[in-house]
Amino acid sequence: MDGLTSTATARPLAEPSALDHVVELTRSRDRGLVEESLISALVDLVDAREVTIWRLDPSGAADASAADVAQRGSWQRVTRRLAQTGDTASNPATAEATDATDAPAASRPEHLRCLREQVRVDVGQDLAGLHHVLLPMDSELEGGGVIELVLAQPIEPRDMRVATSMLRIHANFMHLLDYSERDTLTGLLNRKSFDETFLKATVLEARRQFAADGEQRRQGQPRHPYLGVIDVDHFKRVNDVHGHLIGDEVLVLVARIMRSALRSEDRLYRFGGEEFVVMLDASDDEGARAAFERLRLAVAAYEFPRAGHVTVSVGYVDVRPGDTPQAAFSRADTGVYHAKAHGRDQVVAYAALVAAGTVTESDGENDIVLF
Ligand SMILES: Nc1nc2c(ncn2[C@@H]2O[C@H](COP(=O)(O)OP(=O)(O)OP(=O)(O)O)[C@@H](O)[C@H]2O)c(=O)[nH]1
Repeated sequence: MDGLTSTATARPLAEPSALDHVVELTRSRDRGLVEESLISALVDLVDAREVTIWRLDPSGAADASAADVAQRGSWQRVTRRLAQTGDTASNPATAEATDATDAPAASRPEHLRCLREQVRVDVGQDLAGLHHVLLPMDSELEGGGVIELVLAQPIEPRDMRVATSMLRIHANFMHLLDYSERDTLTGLLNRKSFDETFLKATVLEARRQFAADGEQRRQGQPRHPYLGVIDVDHFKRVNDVHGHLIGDEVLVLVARIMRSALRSEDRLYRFGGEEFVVMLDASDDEGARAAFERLRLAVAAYEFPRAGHVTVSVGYVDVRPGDTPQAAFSRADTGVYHAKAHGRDQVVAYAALVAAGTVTESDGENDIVLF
């Protein structure tokens, strides 16, 4: 027994195995952490000098064709890790220190081919003699993209099999996450995943405010989280006149239009029925209003195939440190209530209602006093 114990403790610490990396990859539900685990696995298992995840930002168009994306879209470098330093930069602002974080889509034709055709592309050697290999990430996922491996030697067939297996495990895990976190009709994030994001936003905001007297103020305008509630106007009428199937089609299209009117880092949720929620960062109230107005106008301008024109009412609010999802939602919803009572198809800031004395705040609860 003693012998066994001493053998176990004397064993030298082994390099993490492929199985260890699989365990690590599937440990967290945070997509950023999952991605960092995938990159660590690739750096270790295929001995890559550098691993980068690239994503194609279609640049706004909801129904952009492949040609449009190639013309107007851009490659965004989301996460990158250098093997020598062990440095992971999942924040573009951090990565920017080393070199450009985005590039026009057409400037990287090999990356486009890898993503579109879902095939491995050997780019060849760069000026430093390093080999670049591109592997596709599942294009069905919101996070579909391209992984770029930089290696000192051409990749061995065995390492290639390991890398593609890790990517398949990553894709399967992301599909499982999607299944539990997404609304089945629109494909948007669902209410369940909202609380987690909201909590993160409030913690970050508290830290930001804490640091506001120092470094942050010198670095320019800090951004704050805002929450918007969006409700489709007279949606019951759409169902009554055209039937539920057309009603569903309107919801899917509204989701798509709003998604394309928002920036890629903004989070859009369907809370059920014809109600949607957006979490976004803006430098001030006016910046947030501009984003929500853009979204409202995009829906109002769209000609729906059967239902014609559809509008939305929006209420929004700044998220405060210590806020609960319910409290912030309820304040923004007061804005929606006001918009519905005043003609619909408009954006209402909760702060403006308070400033005008239309609503009062007492102990975090909203009392509507006047309409
Ligand atoms: N087609 C479809 N209809 C839904 C879905 N979920 C909820 N609804 C319907 O959405 C309608 C919402 O109606 P109301 O809450 O009265 O609101 P509204 O008609 O949009 O009126 P306002 O909000 O005052 O502008 C109801 O008829 C619901 O049955 C869904 O997933 N698909």
